[in-house]
Amino acid sequence: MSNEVHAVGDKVEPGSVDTVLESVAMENGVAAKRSPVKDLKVVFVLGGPGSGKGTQCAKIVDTFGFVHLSAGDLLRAEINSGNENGTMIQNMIKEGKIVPAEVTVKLLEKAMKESDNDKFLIDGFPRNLDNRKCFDEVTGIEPQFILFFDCPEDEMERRLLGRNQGRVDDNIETIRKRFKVFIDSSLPVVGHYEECGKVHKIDATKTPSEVFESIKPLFKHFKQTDSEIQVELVEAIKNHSIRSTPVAA
Ligand SMILES: Nc1ncnc2c1ncn2[C@@H]1O[C@H](COP(=O)(O)OP(=O)(O)OP(=O)(O)O)[C@@H](O)[C@H]1O
Ligand SMILES: Nc1ccn([C@@H]2O[C@H](COP(=O)(O)O)[C@@H](O)[C@H]2O)c(=O)n1
Repeated sequence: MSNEVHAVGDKVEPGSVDTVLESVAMENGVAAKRSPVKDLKVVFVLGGPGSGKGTQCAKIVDTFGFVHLSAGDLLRAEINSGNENGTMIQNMIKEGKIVPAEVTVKLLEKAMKESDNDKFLIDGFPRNLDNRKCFDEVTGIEPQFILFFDCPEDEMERRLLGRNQGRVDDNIETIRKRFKVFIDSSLPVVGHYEECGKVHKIDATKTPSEVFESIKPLFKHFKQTDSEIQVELVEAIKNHSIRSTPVAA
């Protein structure tokens, strides 16, 4: 995925910087270059089952233009796709166990490659140290920071039992297994990133709006103003013109 070229004809948002770059590039008969994978901005979203990760990711997407990649959702989609790994994934999810890292990282990598965006919220990942290592080896991406939702088990249990989305793992038996996996396997990942000074711990017991208010300041930096987008665009066009100017003989 490194030094990936954004081929003319790839899906781009109308009016986005990509669209304008694309037309400049097309006029000059070249394909616009995309950032290498290491330039992608990734925020890992962690927290116990039911702590509210998905709920807050939806709000961050709306306000700050990130793409939400839920590792759990990608795995569930894989079950429904009829892929050869489907049965194995389904059994692991029913048991609250963690799917082998190569499977999940491959799905995340594919989703990032297929996106035109460069900002990703990766929710429910890395779930264990193996997830973290595999992601690092495959993508080389170092996360910007880790958003960690802190919530007591009794509150998470209440939320999961009331979720009502027909998930095979939202039953008391699997919920208890998921809590144990969270403590044994996921908290060490949080510990790793704490040592790197990258964890922002959020009190997830408040209302969804209150929780969102407490995380907003962390993302302000990612919201480009119109004038910042314009400056970036002018720079990109200038750089492109310089590169395209033929050297006088
Ligand atoms: N702050 C909150 N207060 C009360 N209920 C909440 C809050 N945030 C989310 N919920 C509700 O709790 C349930 C679980 O939330 P959500 O799906 O966002 O959690 P999650 O951390 O993504 O869970 P999982 O890891 O199992 O996917 C949902 O029914 C959601 O509406
Ligand atoms: N990195 C991951 C993420 C999830 N799983 C499996 O999916 C289940 C549901 O995950 P949610 O994030 O949607 O709660 C989880 O219990 C695991 O079985 C995984 O293996 N690896």
